[in-house]
Parts: sequence; C-alpha cells; structure tokens
Amino acid sequence: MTNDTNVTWHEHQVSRSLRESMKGHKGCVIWFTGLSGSGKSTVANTLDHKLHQMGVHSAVLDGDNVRHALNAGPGMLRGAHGDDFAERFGLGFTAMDREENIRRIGAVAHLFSQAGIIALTAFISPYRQDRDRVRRTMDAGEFIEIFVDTPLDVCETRDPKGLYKKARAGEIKNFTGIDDPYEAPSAPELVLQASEKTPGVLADEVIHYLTTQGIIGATA
Ligand SMILES: Nc1ncnc2c1ncn2[C@@H]1O[C@H](COP(=O)(O)OS(=O)(=O)O)[C@@H](OP(=O)(O)O)[C@H]1O
Ligand SMILES: Nc1ncnc2c1ncn2[C@@H]1O[C@H](COP(=O)(O)OP(=O)(O)O)[C@@H](O)[C@H]1O
Repeated sequence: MTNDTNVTWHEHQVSRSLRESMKGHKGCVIWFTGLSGSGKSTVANTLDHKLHQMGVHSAVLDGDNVRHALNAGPGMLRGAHGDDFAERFGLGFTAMDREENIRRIGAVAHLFSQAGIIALTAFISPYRQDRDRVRRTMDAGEFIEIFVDTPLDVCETRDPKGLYKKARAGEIKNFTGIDDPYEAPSAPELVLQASEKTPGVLADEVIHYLTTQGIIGATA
C-alpha cells in the first residue's frame, strides 16, 4: 500500500502558459455527455478534424476505445498477481465502475489540457455527480460540458451496434436509458440538438463557443 503522505506534488519548469503560447491556443477539456448512439463520438471526431485543419492541437478520448485499454473490462485483463487482478481493476457498467471510469478519464483529460491540448472526451458519463467531480478538479472555464441531446427513441432507432435491441431483450443488463439511469446536465456550457443537425454544423457550434471564450483565436 502507498502511504499517501509520502507522495509529493511537483511543480514543473515548463508552465502551462508557456505550452499554450507555443501552440497559440489554450488547453481545455470538452466533455461530451449523452446516451449511447446520441452522436458523441461522431461530433467529437468531426470537431477534432476541423480543429486539426485550423492548426489547433486536439485529441479524442473515446468510450469504446478507452474501455479496450486504460479502462479495460475484467475479461480483457491479465495480471501477474493472480485471478484477483482482473476483478479488482477491470471496469464494467455498475454505478461504481462507471464512477471510476469517469474519474480516470477525467484525470487523463486534465493532463492533456495542462499540456495545452484540447481534449475531446466522448463518454456516456450518466451520473451528474461524477461529471461534477471531474469539473471540480479543473480551473474555471477549463471543463466544458456539452450535452449531446438526442432523444432515446432516436438513439434506439439508430442502434448502430445492436445494443439497444439486446438490452430490450434482456441480454444486456444495466443499459443506460433502458434499465439504468441517465442524468442530463443541469447547467452545461452547451447543448447540442444533435438529432436535428449534421455533425459538421454541431462541430461548428462548438468552435463558435471556443472562439467566444478566447480558447482558440478567431484565426487559429
Ligand atoms: N450497460 C451498458 N450501458 C451503456 N453502454 C454500454 C453498456 N454495455 C456496453 N456499453 C457500450 O459501452 C459504451 C459506453 O461506455 P462509456 O465508457 O462511455 O460508459 S460510461 O460513461 O462509463 O457510462 C457504449 O458506447 P457508446 O454507444 O459509444 O456510448 C456502448 O457501446
Ligand atoms: N448529427 C447526426 N445526424 C444523424 N446521424 C448521426 C449524427 N451523429 C451521429 N449519427 C449517427 O448515429 C450513430 C451513433 O453515433 P455515435 O457517434 O457512435 O454515438 P455515440 O458515440 O454517442 O454512441 C452513428 O451511426 C452515426 O453515424
């Protein structure tokens, strides 16, 4: 066990503002939240592409991908310390596992932001308190919560991975929106009416917000 009192925070020589001035824009975390199939990944990737073309350094942290590596499930993990390893560190979809998923992602996204990068995260992140906890680890204006507001019936009709169908059939338990809760943000920085507009238009709405907040320059 680590004795937390023996772990010391270090200030680094290259400051955040030095990194940001090198890039010509600020670092931040753009936190997309919404139901499975709402369009989080699509908008995040479209935005990433547009920012890249503008010379803005961004990076996407995506639900399914992160759950293949950093936050792999018990079935994907093999440790050197016996069977207990996978059960202890693998993450599934209980409320506690989702909380830990979001905590780890928040910490990683924060590191990106401190390095002057615009981190785009695309996770359901269904619990308000988990998202708020991540927000509290960051500076004012650094955490930008974006609600990808697509109605459940639209997500269910899209069902690109067939997961809603399985959840309705009882083959997947605790599926968000079916038999597990989704708590919409109470005061997000932005709401995207994502069932009514193209991903390109939605990404432009985020770029407009970043410009008005001075995170990226009008000519970035
Ligand atoms: N029970 C249950 N509930 C919701 N989603 C499920 C579940 N089981 C698997 N999946 C798939 O996992 C993706 C969601 O992972 P996240 O890491 O974003 O979830 S969470 O933020 O921890 O709630 C989600 O991906 P997206 O559709 O991209 O959101 C699903 O493909
Ligand atoms: N604005 C949109 N309009 C129409 N279809 C969309 C839009 N955004 C995403 N989609 C489609 O909806 C499905 C789910 O999108 P995805 O980005 O994977 O959602 P999420 O990451 O929230 O699970 C995909 O088939 C995608 O092509």
